[in-house]
Amino acid sequence: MSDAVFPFRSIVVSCQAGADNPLHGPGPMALMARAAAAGGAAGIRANGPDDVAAISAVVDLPILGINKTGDRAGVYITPSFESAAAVVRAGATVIALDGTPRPRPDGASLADLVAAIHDRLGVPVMADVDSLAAGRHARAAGVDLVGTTLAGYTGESADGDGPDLALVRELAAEVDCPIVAEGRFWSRDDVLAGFEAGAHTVVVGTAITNPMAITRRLVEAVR
Ligand SMILES: CC(=O)N[C@H](C=O)[C@@H](O)[C@H](O)[C@H](O)COP(=O)(O)O
Repeated sequence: MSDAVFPFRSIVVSCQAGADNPLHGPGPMALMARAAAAGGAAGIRANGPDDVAAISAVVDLPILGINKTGDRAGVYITPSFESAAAVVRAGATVIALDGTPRPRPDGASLADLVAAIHDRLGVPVMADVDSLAAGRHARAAGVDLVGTTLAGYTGESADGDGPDLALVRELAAEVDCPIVAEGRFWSRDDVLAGFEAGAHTVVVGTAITNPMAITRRLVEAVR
């Protein structure tokens, strides 16, 4: 299932804008996705049924759907079967979800959630993880892809300005499925380093689709 999701050494573009962002909403995200597709992206990562529906209507690429809900202190990336089903109904062809061993709000195990998504929705699953231990746990629970999305965003891992290449390297060496490098990839050198570290696919979000954050980063650099 996993090898067919994204081609080897491909770039997926994450098109997401929160409520604080002037680009928030399905219209702007669909335009971002079209621009990414025209630039050669192999897939689009998108959040929530509205954005996923708008993007799947205009872009003919695999859509890595997530559904962020709930408290950012805990599991919030596609925390339940229903949250996954909603984005699949909207057009997602792959689901990404929190693949850490942290408790899900409904108490379901990761293995049961992954099995339900496979059996009832018929799409592959990517685990967003923060550590090698979480990657191993997620793969044992049946996920098809493991990504470094949550590295730097939980108590398990240190925050930083750049990607967690060490985690990409560890996962690529130890976990027997395609590894998706995601989180704080800003430049061509970062992307090349991600593939060098063993990534199958690199997901780039903010550096492509969030001009507010890009501007803020540059403004803060010259303060
Ligand atoms: C931690 C978390 O919730 N990450 C989210 C997951 O979908 C997004 O906010 C990120 O933009 C995405 O992972 C891409 O990463 P970056 O924007 O750094 O290229």
